[in-house]
Amino acid sequence: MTTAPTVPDAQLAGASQDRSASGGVVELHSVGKSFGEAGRERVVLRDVDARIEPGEIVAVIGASGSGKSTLLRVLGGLSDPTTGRVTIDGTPVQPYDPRSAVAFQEARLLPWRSLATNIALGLPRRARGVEGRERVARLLELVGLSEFAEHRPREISGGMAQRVSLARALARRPDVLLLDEPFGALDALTRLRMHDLLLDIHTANPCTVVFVTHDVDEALILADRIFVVGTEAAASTADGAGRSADDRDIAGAREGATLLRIDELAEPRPRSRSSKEFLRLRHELLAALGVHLHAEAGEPAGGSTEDATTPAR
Ligand SMILES: Nc1ncnc2c1ncn2[C@@H]1O[C@H](COP(=O)(O)OP(=O)(O)OP(=O)(O)O)[C@@H](O)[C@H]1O
Repeated sequence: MTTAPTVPDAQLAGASQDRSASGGVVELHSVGKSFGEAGRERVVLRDVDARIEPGEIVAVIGASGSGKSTLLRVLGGLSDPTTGRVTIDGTPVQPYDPRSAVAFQEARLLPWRSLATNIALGLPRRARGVEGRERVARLLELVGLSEFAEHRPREISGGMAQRVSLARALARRPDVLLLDEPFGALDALTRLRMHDLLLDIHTANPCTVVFVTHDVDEALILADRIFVVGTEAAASTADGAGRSADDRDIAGAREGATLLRIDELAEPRPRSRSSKEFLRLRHELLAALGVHLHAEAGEPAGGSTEDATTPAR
């Protein structure tokens, strides 16, 4: 495993200059999404309203199955909303919208292609050729993999593969970068390094970032705002009182998930895990997700990261 790359200041400055100052406003207007036949459909999302500012980093958290990935897919134009609409800079998101790029938990690299070629697959058609090769070289440098350009995916670690996946997403210079549990499959140390890399990348390419995570700490460390997705039925009985998990699931499936709360984080990123504000919000967010820790509010609760899908204790 290589160490996390540090992006040179000059590169940061140069890369930021060519970005539009206002691109990447994402707006969700009463977005809903259902699956299944009419009359027997399962409502997954309902009435999601939000505005995400250009250059903002938003984390989406929620219990397993609450609709986080569905929301991200709708934002990226990979799936149409059943109701409502999503716009980027005021115009509707199109299928596989060229203004956004998506990276997933698995790097999804072509095994028989070199890392450089895998990254080049993300280039817009018009940017192939010399310009494209130069952009790939810059991206390899940005993610600290220049010397591995000709390696195949089987010859690199999971963390390195995830860096290639990020570089491929950035190749199209997206206004909006959508990440579905980008670090979920990585070990804790690699994950910490990837946090720093994501912030470096964001400084170099200050696009709007929306990332889904199960890890409340990750959200608190990286995001400007945290969106908590879930059903009101589940939230109102998060402590399990009165209703069984099955009852909550049935009620949730009927009503669909929405934005239960939005938390704004004022301190600069990356945030310290030991700050009072961090610990207070961590406790609150976990409680909103139905995870009740033995430690009192404001006290660290043992492990360094807490999986938001951990069942209530
Ligand atoms: N294409 C589909 N067809 C039918 N149901 C779907 C489809 N995609 C998602 N769902 C359902 O929508 C619900 C939400 O799924 P989604 O993957 O968005 O949740 P999630 O919050 O990202 O879950 P996890 O945290 O476990 O990844 C689930 O019940 C899932 O089964």
